Amino acid sequence: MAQNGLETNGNTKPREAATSPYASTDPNSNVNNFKIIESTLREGEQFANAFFTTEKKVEIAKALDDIGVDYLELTSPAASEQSRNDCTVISNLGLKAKILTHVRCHMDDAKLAIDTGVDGLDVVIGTSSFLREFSHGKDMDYITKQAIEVITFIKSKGLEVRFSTEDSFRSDLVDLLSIYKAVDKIGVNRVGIADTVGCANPRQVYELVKTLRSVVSCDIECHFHNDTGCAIANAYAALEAGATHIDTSVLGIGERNGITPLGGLLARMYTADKEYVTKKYDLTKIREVENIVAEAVEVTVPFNNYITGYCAFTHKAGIHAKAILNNPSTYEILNPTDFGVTRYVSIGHRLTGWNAVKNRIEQLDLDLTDEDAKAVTAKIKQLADVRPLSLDDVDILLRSYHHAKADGKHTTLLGTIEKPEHITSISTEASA
Ligand SMILES: CC(=O)SCCNC(=O)CCNC(=O)[C@H](O)C(C)(C)COP(=O)(O)OP(=O)(O)OC[C@H]1O[C@@H](n2cnc3c(N)ncnc32)[C@H](O)[C@@H]1OP(=O)(O)O
Ligand SMILES: O=C(O)CCC(=O)C(=O)O
Ligand SMILES: [Zn+2]
Repeated sequence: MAQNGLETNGNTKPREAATSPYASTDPNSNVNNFKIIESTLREGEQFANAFFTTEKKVEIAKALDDIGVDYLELTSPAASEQSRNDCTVISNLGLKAKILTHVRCHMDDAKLAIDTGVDGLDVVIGTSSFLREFSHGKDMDYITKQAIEVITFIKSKGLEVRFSTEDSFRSDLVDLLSIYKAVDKIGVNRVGIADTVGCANPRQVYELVKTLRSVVSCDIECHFHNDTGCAIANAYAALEAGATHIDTSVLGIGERNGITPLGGLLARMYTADKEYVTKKYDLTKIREVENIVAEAVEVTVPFNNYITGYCAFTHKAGIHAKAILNNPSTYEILNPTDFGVTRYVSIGHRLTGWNAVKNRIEQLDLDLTDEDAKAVTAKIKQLADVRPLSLDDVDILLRSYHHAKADGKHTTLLGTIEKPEHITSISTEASA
């Protein structure tokens, strides 16, 4: 849908210094020191519509690297010949991001992965009773032995290794802590918690990560599915409790309705520590990678998407518009300029106010008073009760009023406009 509002990025008073009132006070908190494991090329490939050619994977990998994500996680080389080849191709691109691939907790998968040239392996195995019974059928003793064997092997090859329990939030806490302790003891680089079915809430996440933080000394990665809408909040709670790495995907694509979206996480973290986020990540590149991925998986970027949704920075109601035009911080926690996007103030509707209309009068450099602005605003509201007006419609009305005022006919002019269609005819007359 096309925007029909005023672009105001360069037209508002300066913002206040961005000191967040929401800074975390938790001693373990990593909200100002975290890493992103970008999994569009692994979890994202599990999205129903995803089919990435090698060329598309390379394009996505480069676009993510340009943003500055810390890691790229790729589909297991065990999945297919092309998947194996893609791991090699992306590992050889010379990107700044470290390249990981995701493997089952199995020696065959680990051996295959090491030969691709990746920097590290993300090893996973289910620990909930559901997965132990219905997926791989192994008990905790077997899983622990297998994990130790696989991790030791990967470390012996000099690669980074993470060990994660799938379905962590439906796993027994004692089982979880025991296996994490065992792998921490043998020098795993990270342990991972995965909310595989999206059942966890932020309090549960906080508690589990805080407990784990007191048990292991290695880094803690977290992976959150969004089935019940908590994926970003859970990621934030995890960082507050001491997690160090968060998994994301572009637009949140993944198995079912996906995981923590990259853009949404960055918006959340910017709010917590703007300096850390803006120095480390190029936020102006989010839109580009979202467009690449949206096109590749044949979806549109949602209207209410974080940062890049078409109305993410559109202000409409008169009360909002007036304040925004005075100081954008009144109704914006994110500065669109930092994300390379544009703010709009929408004025052609029944919720508009004279302050917003006056701002447009100033932009058009028309010689009209506050009383004139109020009179035209009343007319806009009357017309917009029939249908919304485009910015062009509003401009035509303002210019016509301005011309008519020179002839002393402006009051008559407003009286003659009865229906929105007439605005267009005024346009013809005015420009004739
Ligand atoms: C929650 C997640 O998203 S985890 C990541 C999911 N990613 C993928 O599944 C990657 C794509 N997958 C694939 O290409 C295939 O499933 C493969 C190549 C991994 C395995 O294919 P297949 O050998 O045909 O097995 P299939 O997919 O039917 O079943 C999974 C097998 O892995 C075993 N398994 C499942 N999870 C694990 C695990 N974490 N660690 C070790 N083994 C596991 C199962 O027991 C089953 O073994 P089986 O062959 O003895 O029955
Ligand atoms: O490897 C992990 O930590 C997560 C695997 C996964 O995608 C999930 O459990 O949803
Ligand atoms: Zn997942």
